[in-house]
Amino acid sequence: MDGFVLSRPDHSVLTRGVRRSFDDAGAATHALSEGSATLIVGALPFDPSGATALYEPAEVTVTGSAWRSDTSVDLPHTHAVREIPSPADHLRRVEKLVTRLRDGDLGKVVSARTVELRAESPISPTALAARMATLNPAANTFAVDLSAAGTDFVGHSLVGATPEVLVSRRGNVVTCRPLAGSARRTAETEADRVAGDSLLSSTKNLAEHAFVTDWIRDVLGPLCSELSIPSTPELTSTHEVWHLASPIRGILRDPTTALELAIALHPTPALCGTPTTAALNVIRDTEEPRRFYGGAVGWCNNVGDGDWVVAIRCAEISADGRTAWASAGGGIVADSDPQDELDETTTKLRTLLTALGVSDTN
Ligand SMILES: C=C(O[C@@H]1C=C(C(=O)O)C=C[C@H]1O)C(=O)O
Repeated sequence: MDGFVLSRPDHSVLTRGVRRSFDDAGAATHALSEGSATLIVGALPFDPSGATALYEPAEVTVTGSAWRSDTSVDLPHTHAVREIPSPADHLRRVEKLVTRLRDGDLGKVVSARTVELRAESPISPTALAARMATLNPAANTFAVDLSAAGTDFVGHSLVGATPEVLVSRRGNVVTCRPLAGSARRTAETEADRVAGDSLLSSTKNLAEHAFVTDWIRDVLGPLCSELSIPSTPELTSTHEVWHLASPIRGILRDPTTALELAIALHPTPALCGTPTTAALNVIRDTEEPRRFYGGAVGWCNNVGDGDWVVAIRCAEISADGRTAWASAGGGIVADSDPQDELDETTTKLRTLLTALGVSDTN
């Protein structure tokens, strides 16, 4: 795809064309600080050792409202062809993780799985993003070309509608809104409310969430003169799931840019685990590479302001547009129930599958 879309409920950043691309976040940060680029957009991979897909765009449009696509392209008939790993294997993997977590050397590890989809004709990343923006108006919808990350990614794109904001910076104000702790929503209003209320009082989910706020405190604390992190999270929801969310706000001591903040915060325990390096190693050893799923998508300008959202509820689309890989995961702790965790990934996958008209795979 040509261009980049990040549509948030109250503004959007759209770009076309590429002046320069960066497979390394340090080079992009340098281009901003030396003044040779005025804006960087793109994606950071899940694994911080991987190549980035960052760009200095040729043309930029910023709007004061969510993006509304002016083209209407139909999405092709699409169906699931493969699950990586199979649901049974994911279940076994989570069971093993729970045993390991009970041994106590790790606090939390996020475990994810992928559904491979085949389309009858090419999926247009922009059309899919437009559909996702319409279906999920409260989410942050994105579409980003991954070509800059190297030969494995040429022509691939990442499209999704995420409820999670990694970090935003406006002047010296930094905000984050991590999510961790989830419960499936139901169609029946009273049962749905009960599901939300019990999430809010679930010791297991509150512990899962606290790993994330503790990490953000550790990273942002030294960079901020003031930092406000609520002592208990609030409830938020997508169509499919309830989540625990923490609105965090800080005042930066020094002019750290939004891109630098994103690099420092990523990967949070919402997508990786605790302790970070040990959890990352478990994910490297047990999963297929996540590529850009679980990474971050966003923009940063030469003043240092920007937004980076967490790349979840998304799919990578192949260069020919006929294959898509949708991924979803969930935080595993010592008292996680493996079947509930598998069901949670199935529920989270629905954000992407519904947009492509694919029904549940299990
Ligand atoms: C990993 C995903 O979601 C993350 C994990 C969550 C959890 O474990 O409860 C909640 C929101 C996200 O931070 C995903 O959607 O794929």
